[in-house]
Amino acid sequence: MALDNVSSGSGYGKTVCVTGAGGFIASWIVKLLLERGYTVKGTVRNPDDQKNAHLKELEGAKDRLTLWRAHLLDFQGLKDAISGCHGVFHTASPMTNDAEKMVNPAVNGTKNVIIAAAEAKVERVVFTSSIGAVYMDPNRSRDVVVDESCWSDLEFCKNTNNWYCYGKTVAELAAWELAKEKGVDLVTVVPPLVMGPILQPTMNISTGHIFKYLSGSAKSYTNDVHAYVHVRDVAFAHLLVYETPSASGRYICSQSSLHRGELVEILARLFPNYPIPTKCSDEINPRAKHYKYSSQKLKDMGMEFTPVEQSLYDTVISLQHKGILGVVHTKKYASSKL
Ligand SMILES: COc1cc(/C=C/C(=O)SCCNC(=O)CCNC(=O)[C@H](O)C(C)(C)COP(=O)(O)OP(=O)(O)OC[C@H]2O[C@@H](n3cnc4c(N)ncnc43)[C@H](O)[C@@H]2OP(=O)(O)O)ccc1O
Ligand SMILES: NC(=O)C1=CN([C@@H]2O[C@H](COP(=O)(O)OP(=O)(O)OC[C@H]3O[C@@H](n4cnc5c(N)ncnc54)[C@H](OP(=O)(O)O)[C@@H]3O)[C@@H](O)[C@H]2O)C=CC1
Repeated sequence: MALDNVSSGSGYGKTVCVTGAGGFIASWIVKLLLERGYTVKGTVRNPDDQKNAHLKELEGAKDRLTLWRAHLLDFQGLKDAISGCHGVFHTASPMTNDAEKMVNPAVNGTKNVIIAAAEAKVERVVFTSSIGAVYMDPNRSRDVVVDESCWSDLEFCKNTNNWYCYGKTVAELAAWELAKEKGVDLVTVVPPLVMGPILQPTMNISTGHIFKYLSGSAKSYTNDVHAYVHVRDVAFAHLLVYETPSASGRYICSQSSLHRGELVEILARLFPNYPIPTKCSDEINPRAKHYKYSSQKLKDMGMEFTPVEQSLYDTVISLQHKGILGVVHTKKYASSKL
C-alpha cells in the first residue's frame, strides 16, 4: 500500500481530532492513527461510559489519546476538541431512519465540525460519508458504473423513508458547500456496508447484519444487494487520503457487491455449523441486480482491498471472540490481523 508502515511514525508531532471516537469505524481510525504516532483528541458523548473504555487500551493511548465530551449539536464542545489540531476525521453520525433523530444531528453536526475546523485552521478534514449518499436514485440503471460523480436523489430518499441516506446526503452536500465557503480542505470517504472485527464491546448495526444470519434469528434472506468493505480498509483509506496532499474530492471505498443469497452462501461455506438461512424471503421477483461501484480513485492511490470472504470471516471470528456469538464453526481461513 502507499502509506509507510507504522514504525515510520508519519504522525509524529501532529494532533488530530476524531469525532465519535468510540464507534466501530472511528475506533479503527484512532487505532491506526496512534500506531502511526499521531496525538489524538477523540470526541465522545460520555467519556466515562464503559462503551468507550476500549479506546484507552489501544497501543499509544495512555500517552497520546484524550477524550473530549461533545454532542454533534454542541458547537463549543466540538470547538474545544478541534482547537489546536492539524486535521479532523469527522465520523460521528446517528444511524436511524427516524427523520428527527437523523437529519438535524447529521447535518448541523457536520456544519459545526466544518466551522470549528475553519476556526482552528486545520490542514484537512476527512468526512466519513456513506454509499447511501451515492446510490439512491431510481433513474440510474444498475448497468452503469457508479462513481464519485453520483449523488442520491433526495426526493427519492424522502419518499421511500430512507432518512439515513437522506441525512448522509444532505450532510455531505452541506460539508462541501461550507468547506468551499470557509476555505477548508475537505476530502470524503464513501464506504458501503462495513464489516470486520469490532474493537468496541458491543455489536453495531453493520455487524448485526451478519450476526442475524448465524444466530438463527433470520429464517430467510432478503432479495437485496449491498456492497461491502473491511473496517480496517476503511480506516486505512481515511489515513491515506489525509496524508496524501494531492487527494481531493470523494473516494468510494468498496470492495465488492453481494446479493444477500451470495452472502449467506459464503457464510455457510465458512461456518457450516450455524443455522444459516437458505431461502429468500421474496420467491416471486427476480434477484435484485448488483450496482457497479468503482473504487478506482482509491486503487490509483495504492489502496489494496481485503477480499469479502476474509471480511466476513473476520466479522464472525470477532463476534465469537467478544462472546457475542457462540462458537460452532469449522475454521477455513486464518484470521487477518485483528
Ligand atoms: C452511524 O452508525 C452506523 C452507520 C451505518 C451505516 C451503514 C451504511 O451506510 S450502509 C450503506 C447505505 N445505507 C443504506 O443502504 C441504508 C438502507 N439500509 C439498509 O439497507 C439496511 O438497513 C442495512 C443497513 C443494510 C442493514 O440491514 P439489515 O438490518 O440486515 O436489514 P435487511 O436484511 O436489509 O432488511 C431486513 C428486512 O427489513 C426490510 N427493510 C429494510 N429496510 C427497509 C426500509 N427502509 N423500508 C421497508 N423495509 C425495509 C427488508 O426488506 C427486509 O425484509 P425481508 O422481509 O425481505 O427480510 C451502520 C451502522 C452504524 O452503527
Ligand atoms: N458501519 C457502516 O456500515 C457504515 C458507516 N458509515 C458511516 O461511518 C460513520 C461511523 O459509523 P459506524 O462506526 O458504523 O457507527 P457507530 O454507530 O459504531 O458509531 C457512530 C458514532 O457516532 C456517534 N454519534 C451518534 N450520534 C451522535 C450525536 N448526536 N452526537 C455525537 N456523537 C454521535 C456515536 O457516539 P456515542 O458513542 O456517544 O453514541 C458513535 O460513537 C458514520 O458517519 C456512518 O454514517 C458509512 C457507511 C457504512
